[in-house]
Amino acid sequence: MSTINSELQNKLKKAAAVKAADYVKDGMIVGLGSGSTVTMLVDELGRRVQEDGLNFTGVSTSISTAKQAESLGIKISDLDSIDTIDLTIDGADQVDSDFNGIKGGGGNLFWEKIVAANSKKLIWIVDQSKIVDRIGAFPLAVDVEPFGSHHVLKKFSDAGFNPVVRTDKNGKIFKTDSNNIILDLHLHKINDPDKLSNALINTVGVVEHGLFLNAVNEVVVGKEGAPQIMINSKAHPSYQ
Ligand SMILES: O=C(CO)[C@H](O)[C@H](O)COP(=O)(O)O
Repeated sequence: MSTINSELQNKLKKAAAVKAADYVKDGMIVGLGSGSTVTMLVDELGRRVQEDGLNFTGVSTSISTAKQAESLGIKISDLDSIDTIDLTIDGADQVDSDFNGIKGGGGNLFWEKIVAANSKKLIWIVDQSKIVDRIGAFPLAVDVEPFGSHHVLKKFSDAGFNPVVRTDKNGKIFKTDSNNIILDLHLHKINDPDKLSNALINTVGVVEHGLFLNAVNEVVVGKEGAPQIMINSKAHPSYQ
């Protein structure tokens, strides 16, 4: 992962977010992801709703995105009230050249995966520092049911996954919007993402994990100069 300063990173995130806003057209049902890059996207979409009369309905992957969108005049619908989502735009923590990604830096991976699994198209918005040869340097978030979670932690430790219970800025155990906990796996590199994905999801107590393998259709990458679009013509998400 190349390192860039946070000012440049935010500029590149914003450029990707503004570019991705062009994908949203009148009448669409649009999945709205979570995280700082999506916050910039929602700001831009809110501006287009208010100034240009853009008319679409959002389905949110988190309580915070829903609140932000509604405060900007974007209509938000419940996932169970709609048939299918035309397009979901979300952030990501790392993406490799096989379009394998890590998500969950903000802890919303479970709802993000549900929304992605019910979308016709998935787009990620990232800055250039997140494009890597091999995923794994970013800690992999695993959403875990609190009941019996000590045993899941032990199993992950025994497997050499270096799990850490995520805490919030006050040092309290972080809780997801579903009231689950997050174990961050410090793996450094992931040699076989499919094998790891199967091992994690087959561990009783694991609700979901942050590996999104070959699931994304397009990645809008904020780069110095102009955003670049990576197209995955062979997307085939394992979770559908
Ligand atoms: O997966 C996510 C939240 O669960 C985010 O989309 C991901 O962490 C990227 O966040 P940011 O845009 O703040 O860098």
